[in-house]
Amino acid sequence: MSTSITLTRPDDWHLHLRDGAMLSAVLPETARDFARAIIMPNLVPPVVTGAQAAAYRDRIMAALPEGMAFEPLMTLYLTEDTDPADVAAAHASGLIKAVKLYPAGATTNSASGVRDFDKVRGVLEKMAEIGLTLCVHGEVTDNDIDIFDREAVFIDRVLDPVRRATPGLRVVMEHITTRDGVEYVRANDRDLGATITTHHLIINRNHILVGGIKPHYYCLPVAKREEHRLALRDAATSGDERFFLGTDSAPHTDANKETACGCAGCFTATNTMPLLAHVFEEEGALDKLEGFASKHGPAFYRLAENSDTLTLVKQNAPVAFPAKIDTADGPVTVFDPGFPVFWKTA
Ligand SMILES: NC(=O)N[C@@H](CC(=O)O)C(=O)O
Ligand SMILES: [Zn+2]
Ligand SMILES: [Zn+2]
Repeated sequence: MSTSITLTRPDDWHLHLRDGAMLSAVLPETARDFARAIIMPNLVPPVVTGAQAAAYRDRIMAALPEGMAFEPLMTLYLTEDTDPADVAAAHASGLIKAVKLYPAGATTNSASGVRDFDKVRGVLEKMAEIGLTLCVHGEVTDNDIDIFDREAVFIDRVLDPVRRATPGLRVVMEHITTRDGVEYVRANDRDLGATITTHHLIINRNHILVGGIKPHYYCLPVAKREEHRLALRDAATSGDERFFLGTDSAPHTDANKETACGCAGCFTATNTMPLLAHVFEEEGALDKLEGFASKHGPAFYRLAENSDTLTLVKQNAPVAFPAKIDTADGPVTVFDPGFPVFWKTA
């Protein structure tokens, strides 16, 4: 006996595709299941200007295998020198769908991010005026703030003041990891949404640390206590339109993960939809998966839903997903949930 569900084809509202050989290797993993994705701009050097975003978009399309359809939704990396007029022009031409805010030093390739929020006030005001979304990596970087508290402190010290100072600014809190993030979104009924990753619905901080350190479960924001994972599951499966899928699939080679100072990021592009089917079924909420993965994101970004579909089928035996994908830079480990998964895409 097999069960199947057919969804409007999903989109990924937070994705790292990188560049060069890594881009070529990971792009098909996303394009197989997803129609579109918000493409994170944290390359080295970052994608700061409209011209750089256009060139990156062309490199992505050139890397797409024949016969695959995929639309990259481009973003600009906000710096203290970003020109509001360049942002407005890139938005008006349809090239970009969002601007990404990285607090300087918060995560992978964020050195060019923002230190002084007063310096980006003009850009944020322009974005509020034209209705362009700000995607936020929501963690403070102060040395005296515990890494497990950095999201909650960011909401109080940075996000809420910035939103109050810029009425009408549309914000997505990216990859929320805490009950505090869920509650902040629920307490605001306009201009605020949040992405939730696949892996933060599955792991808590014990998975990273108990029984030996697991570098492939290390990402930023770092997974928190179990109560927070449960709050994320509740938000994702609630049907609340303000929460939608952003996988934050973030490939790093095994050599860069399995080392004394390992990179942050989980690579989930390959098996995200089967893992989500497992999680939503476990929560008795398979009927909410389409909203989370395929409908709430387009609604927030004011884009049409995809017109084609994706079917997931439940097998009788566990599905064997590849443990790694090969890239010219070396292997990249695929996120292993640590339990058998019976769902696969048709
Ligand atoms: N999530 C991560 O742990 N890493 C991301 C950056 C980010 O999204 O913060 C990356 O680019 O590797
Ligand atoms: Zn981030
Ligand atoms: Zn990310």
